[in-house]
Amino acid sequence: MAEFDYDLFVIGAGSGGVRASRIAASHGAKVAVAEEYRVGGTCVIRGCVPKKLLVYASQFAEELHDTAKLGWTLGEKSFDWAALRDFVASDVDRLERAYGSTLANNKVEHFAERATVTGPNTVRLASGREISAKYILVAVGAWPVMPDFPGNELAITSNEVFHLGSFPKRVVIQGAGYIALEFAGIFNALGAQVTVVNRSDKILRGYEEALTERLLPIMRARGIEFRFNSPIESLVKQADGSICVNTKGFLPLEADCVLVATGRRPKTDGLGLENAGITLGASGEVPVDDYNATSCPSIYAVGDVTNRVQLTPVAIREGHAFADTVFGGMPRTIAYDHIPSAAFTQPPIAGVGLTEAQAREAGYEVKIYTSDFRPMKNMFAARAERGFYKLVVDASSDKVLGVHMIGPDAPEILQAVAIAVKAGLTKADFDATVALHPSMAEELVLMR
Ligand SMILES: Cc1cc2nc3c(=O)[nH]c(=O)nc-3n(C[C@H](O)[C@H](O)[C@H](O)COP(=O)(O)OP(=O)(O)OC[C@H]3O[C@@H](n4cnc5c(N)ncnc54)[C@H](O)[C@@H]3O)c2cc1C
Ligand SMILES: NC(=O)c1ccc[n+]([C@@H]2O[C@H](COP(=O)([O-])OP(=O)(O)OC[C@H]3O[C@@H](n4cnc5c(N)ncnc54)[C@H](O)[C@@H]3O)[C@@H](O)[C@H]2O)c1
Repeated sequence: MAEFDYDLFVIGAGSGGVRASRIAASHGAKVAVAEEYRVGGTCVIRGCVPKKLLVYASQFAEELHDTAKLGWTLGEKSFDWAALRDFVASDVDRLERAYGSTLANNKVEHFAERATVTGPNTVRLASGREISAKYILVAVGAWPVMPDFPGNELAITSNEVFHLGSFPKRVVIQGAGYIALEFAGIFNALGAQVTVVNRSDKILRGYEEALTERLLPIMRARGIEFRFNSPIESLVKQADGSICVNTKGFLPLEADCVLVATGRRPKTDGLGLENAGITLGASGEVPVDDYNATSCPSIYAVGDVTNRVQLTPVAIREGHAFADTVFGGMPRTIAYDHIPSAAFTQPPIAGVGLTEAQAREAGYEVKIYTSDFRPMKNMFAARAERGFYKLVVDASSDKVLGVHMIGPDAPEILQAVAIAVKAGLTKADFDATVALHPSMAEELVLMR
């Protein structure tokens, strides 16, 4: 009889957990995964994918407006939130089925229930069943943080925002990170009056400041109000059903929807890791080494729960590297130094490598190249918004240390140029590349 029920028991069927399960099974392991909500996890069910669909949908407001200038005559335009919401939900259902099939096709057993850790090699399912495994992978992701203020039960998080019963005319969003600013763009473009309230005066911390300084006035010009150094103090339900939002130092606001987007904390409460001798970090994260190993030799962790970089492609890579290391005989770590990222704001911003400030702090003598241009698309539409690209170059080696951009399609362009930065190409290599004209991306090889 086998010593354990499974070679691998994965807790959480999200980006990291599904990839790890599939690859471990392909290496010949007997694998099971427990998922307490829906297969696919945050990215597929209530994150990147439905968010991106809302971004696409909302951008049509601008595109439809622009068509008139380009000779098109359209009928009367109207927007139906329920139709968009239900379409997005049906696409999420489709993807959930696809992820379920991936597990089944790879012979990964799926338990549709919560699991907790009871020891170094044992888990307990919500149904009470005890299961043993040679290895346990913790891939439980993170959960929205809700700051403590009176009336916070009236606010929603990104978990609920995809399911709103009706389209809110007035939206207050707390936070100025990814989720806050992406949804500010979505609601604004779809016609809501949007106010962003933040505890500091920084937006999208970690991005190149030249980009965020460009983004802020554009968002304001598009009609989004910002209240800085002004976190929510309280929310009060009014007789007409609206919410009175009291923020520090300003007059109260009225809102139909208050979205709080103040970060995501590893979802380890009640997970039982202490039963395996694992001590959580200050933010509830599971501490791991470069190989995703915890202090307990039979337990590993990947993805948001480790609080390294909360991005889907990173969780997927960590899950894959774990499976190759433990079941494929190919010990692998992943590199965290050239992770491209984008905020799908309107316009979007994207970056890879070091910002100017980070490069200087790391001791580089840098050369900076910039391009400040008006995209052709905006020219046609008589929109004043300008794009901005910035290259951070090491003066001594000529290596491009970072590329940062704001403007239409910036994430699409950035993914391609990230290969060049990852490969360690020099500014001279960029200069030697012939421009592709007319495009916005050609600015990358024309900066002198
Ligand atoms: C609104 C939003 C937009 C985002 N947009 C982007 C984006 O554009 N690009 C990007 O790269 N990233 C984006 N992210 C981040 C991305 O979704 C996460 O980094 C990614 O999903 C992390 O993967 P994971 O496997 O660590 O966790 P998750 O995908 O969260 O999976 C964890 C799974 O574990 C399950 N679970 C938790 N506890 C238990 C338990 N005890 N038992 C059983 N199951 C359990 C959960 O239900 C969940 O399904 C976004 C996130 C949000 C919230
Ligand atoms: N496009 C993308 O790749 C994308 C999109 C959405 C989310 N994500 C991932 O999900 C994570 C979570 O997103 P997020 O927007 O919630 O977090 P975030 O870390 O991007 O932003 C958090 C914001 O909340 C503010 N804040 C934090 N604590 C607060 C408090 N107690 N009171 C008031 N304000 C507070 C911060 O100042 C910041 O502006 C991101 O860090 C990112 O890794 C990525």
